[in-house]
Amino acid sequence: MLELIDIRAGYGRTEVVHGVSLRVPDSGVAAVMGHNGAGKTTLLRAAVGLIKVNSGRIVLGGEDVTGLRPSARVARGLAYVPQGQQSFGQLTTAENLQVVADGRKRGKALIAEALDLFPALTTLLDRRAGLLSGGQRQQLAIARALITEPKILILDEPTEGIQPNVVAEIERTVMELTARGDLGVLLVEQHIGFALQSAQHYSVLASGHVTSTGSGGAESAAAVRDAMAI
Ligand SMILES: Nc1ncnc2c1ncn2[C@@H]1O[C@H](COP(=O)(O)OP(=O)(O)OP(=O)(O)O)[C@@H](O)[C@H]1O
Repeated sequence: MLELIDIRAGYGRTEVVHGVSLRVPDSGVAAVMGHNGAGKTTLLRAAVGLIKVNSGRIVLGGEDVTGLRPSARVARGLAYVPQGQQSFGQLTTAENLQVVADGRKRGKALIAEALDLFPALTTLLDRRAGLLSGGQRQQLAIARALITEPKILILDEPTEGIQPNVVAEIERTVMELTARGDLGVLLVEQHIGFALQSAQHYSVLASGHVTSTGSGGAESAAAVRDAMAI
């Protein structure tokens, strides 16, 4: 389980996350929704260790990791796919996967498993990542994260700016991943339908505060829309 406990974080003197707590289970999805600028990405960056928290604690698998560097958190099972589908644009799809698999005992098998989840990538192995579509790059970014064998996968708006048919593919994959029962996902998502369909629990973030929480499922859509004042 990943626990964020009363996290305060921001940039310089500007605090943008004001005491946020949430839990990501060992199996299943916790979704965070909220408007642009609500502080969602800042919260994720604090969880991963890319920015320091002003106060609060981050507990991963029962261990306090608040003071650990990002690499130490990754070694303990945290994987982060930032917004914008980052990969090495000059490297091919295959090389992007290989770079993460290098040095891992199960490297080959992990690449094969990732490609099973995203069969579309198998036809793109020789293509430079910089030439992939947004959706393909997103799939590659998630595949790369999975090769690190995470216990908790953090996805920042995986469907942003992606064609609807690829959104469906990414939704399917997230559901498939969590159905395995050994992965927790922290999903930041503006797409309320997808977030609630895959999540067991949701939080709405507004101006750096959690303003609404509840269980997932389509029946929560009205409450989420109210909390987001859509
Ligand atoms: N590197 C930075 N330096 C200073 N302020 C920042 C930085 N990154 C984000 N902010 C500010 O922090 C606030 C929260 O931004 P954040 O990216 O966490 O929101 P978000 O909910 O993820 O929004 P989006 O959906 O647009 O990514 C915003 O006011 C933003 O301008």
